[in-house]
Amino acid sequence: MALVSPSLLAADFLHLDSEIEMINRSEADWLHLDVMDGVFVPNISFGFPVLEAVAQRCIKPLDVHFMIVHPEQYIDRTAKLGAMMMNVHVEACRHLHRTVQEIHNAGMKAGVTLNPSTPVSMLEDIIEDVDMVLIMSVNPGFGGQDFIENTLTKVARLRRMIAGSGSKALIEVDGGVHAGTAPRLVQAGVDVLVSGSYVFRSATPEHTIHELRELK
Ligand SMILES: O=C(CO)[C@H](O)[C@H](O)COP(=O)(O)O
Ligand SMILES: [Co+2]
Repeated sequence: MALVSPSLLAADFLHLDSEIEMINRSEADWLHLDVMDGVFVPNISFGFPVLEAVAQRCIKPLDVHFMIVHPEQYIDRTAKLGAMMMNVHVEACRHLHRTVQEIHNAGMKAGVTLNPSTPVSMLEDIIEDVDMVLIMSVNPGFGGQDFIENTLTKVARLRRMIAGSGSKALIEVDGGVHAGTAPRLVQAGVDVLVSGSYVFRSATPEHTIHELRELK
């Protein structure tokens, strides 16, 4: 069984209120929020005014995924939202260890995120200090993309790295997670599934979340 963190990126932005009410009623464990700056990734999503409105209404722990340069500049504002998890990209952080420390000092859990082409070995010297590793299974910037199959090899490699260290880091996978890919990810030992389009474009999103959580 894996936790489920639906990605709000695929929600109907004209009806965010009812989308968040759906998440609140559902069995979703967390809510995944994708922040994009048009620099680190070739797309712009939403920023703090939207995050603040969502945080006021959502009762689920917030799992914020920053796809931005200099995420360290936004640690205090993210903590003020009451966010549970702040995910920063390894590729965006010049001083990753310091950023992880600052996220912890601000009272949040620290997630480190890997692009599809970034090897798991980049984490060897920080794995014991992080609460979660977010493996991107698509190139970041857009929802609705096809799952990259090499993700399963990466998950297995990361599982071995975690087992061989004192780390208790969770493994989260994000991108192209649906009925065709989620069972294999759960089998491979993924702890948290992020799913955007598959959940929000479903005719019965609450049931879709329930089904993802039931996978063994
Ligand atoms: O970080 C992301 C994109 O960069 C999103 O969380 C991800 O793409 C989820 O969308 P989908 O489930 O539709 O692939
Ligand atoms: Co994401």
